[in-house]
Amino acid sequence: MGRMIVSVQKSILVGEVSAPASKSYTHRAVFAAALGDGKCCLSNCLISEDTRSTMKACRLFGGSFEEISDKIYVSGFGKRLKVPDEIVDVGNSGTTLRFMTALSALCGSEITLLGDASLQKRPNTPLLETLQKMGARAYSKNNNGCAPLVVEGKIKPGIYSIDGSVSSQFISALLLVCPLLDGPTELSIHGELKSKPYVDITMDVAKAAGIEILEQIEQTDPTDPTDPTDQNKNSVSAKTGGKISYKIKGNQAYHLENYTVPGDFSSVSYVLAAAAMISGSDVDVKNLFPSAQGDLAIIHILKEMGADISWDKKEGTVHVSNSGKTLTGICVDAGEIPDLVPTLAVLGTFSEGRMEIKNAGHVRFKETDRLHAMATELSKMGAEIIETADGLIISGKGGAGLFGANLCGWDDHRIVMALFVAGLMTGGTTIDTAESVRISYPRFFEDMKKIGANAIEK
Ligand SMILES: O=C(O)C1=C[C@@H](OP(=O)(O)O)[C@@H](O)[C@H](O)C1
Ligand SMILES: C=C(OP(=O)(O)O)C(=O)O
Repeated sequence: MGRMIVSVQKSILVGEVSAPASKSYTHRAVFAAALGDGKCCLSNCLISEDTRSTMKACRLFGGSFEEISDKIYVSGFGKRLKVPDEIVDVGNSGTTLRFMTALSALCGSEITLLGDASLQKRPNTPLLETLQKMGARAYSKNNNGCAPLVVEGKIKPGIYSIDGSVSSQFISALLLVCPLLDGPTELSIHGELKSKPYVDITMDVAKAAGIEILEQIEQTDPTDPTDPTDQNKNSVSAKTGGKISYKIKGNQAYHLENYTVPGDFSSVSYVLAAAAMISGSDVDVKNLFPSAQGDLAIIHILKEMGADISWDKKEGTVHVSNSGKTLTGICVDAGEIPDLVPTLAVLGTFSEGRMEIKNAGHVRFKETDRLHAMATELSKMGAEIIETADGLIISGKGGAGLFGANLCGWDDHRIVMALFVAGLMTGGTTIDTAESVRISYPRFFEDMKKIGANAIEK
């Protein structure tokens, strides 16, 4: 795929757009269908580079997939796992790498997993260490915790513990494969479990496939974990207090027949944020029904910042408009919503007052160090933005003194899409590596132009 630069001018957004399907749900639905031994039809799927990486990897283990528009017809391998006869190359997808690493530990033979240059910098040590404790050989070829990874030998059921503070994908990966072991497994989490809603998405899809996993949370924190907004403190905190563990019965089988993937709240955060900030905008986003996604917090966050936004959950429509107001900066705990951080950084930059994003250290372990990337790029537009160890502090100027610039997209889909929103505010902006939107939202520029974004891709 060739390189792309997108140039973007000031624009007013009006109209209707349909949310793309959830990347996280699609990965899991594909994986759960592959782990079943029947046929399955997945509807409203996200067909993107990352979800294709999961299909490609599952093919090497014996699954077959046929894409027809937004449907995927799957023939699973169930318990008859094939040993891949080549290196499992998962491209840019962290989710795929973690899921396939755990799957490899069911095979017994030596399997090597590889990713692109970005993925070769992302950590896997907690997963490798846990697979070792479970009885497999699992190591990083370069001894740095990063891909290429090698897995050999089979894991056994039992009682284990894993560090949850680096990535929830390690936990999701184990929860998905442990039901196939020949006895019960208990997995307790030590360290603060980051990105917990993604484990909830895993549980949601596993449940739809008939898999039983019991979550136990020993409450130590009296605050209500179901309400992510805390109006009194003018902050949004989605942290779940308490010690978490999962009990997984053994000898289970996946049965997913027909499954419909919900819309993606991370992907629509760019559309919603832009329409909430740009005076004169009025946008409806369809295909947004309730699901386990933590990133639906974008609606609460925008509301708290003063946006005119409402969600008709029955209709699956979010309506957002701006009749001339400037949003206000708030404090957001991003522990559970890492993928919203680039969007939040842009929101803070163009709002009035102080915006703080905290508890986001794990956002440095994504396709790129997203805290550093956003601080670097938004500074080029005149933003006053400070990078802390685990967050960002932005002195919002309500848009005053900010200007268009030639920006780097860091080969990272979420950086590109967030900076595109910034470009809609300033005009006169270009962003390179714009082709990376193919990872999670291939129709991003098309959808944005459909509702009025003035942009040209070259
Ligand atoms: O499991 C998933 O689908 C994901 C989990 C999150 O990662 P971490 O758990 O590594 O924070 C998120 O950032 C990523 O985009 C998708
Ligand atoms: C980090 C992401 O995905 P993954 O971890 O699957 O690469 C993302 O989509 O922002």
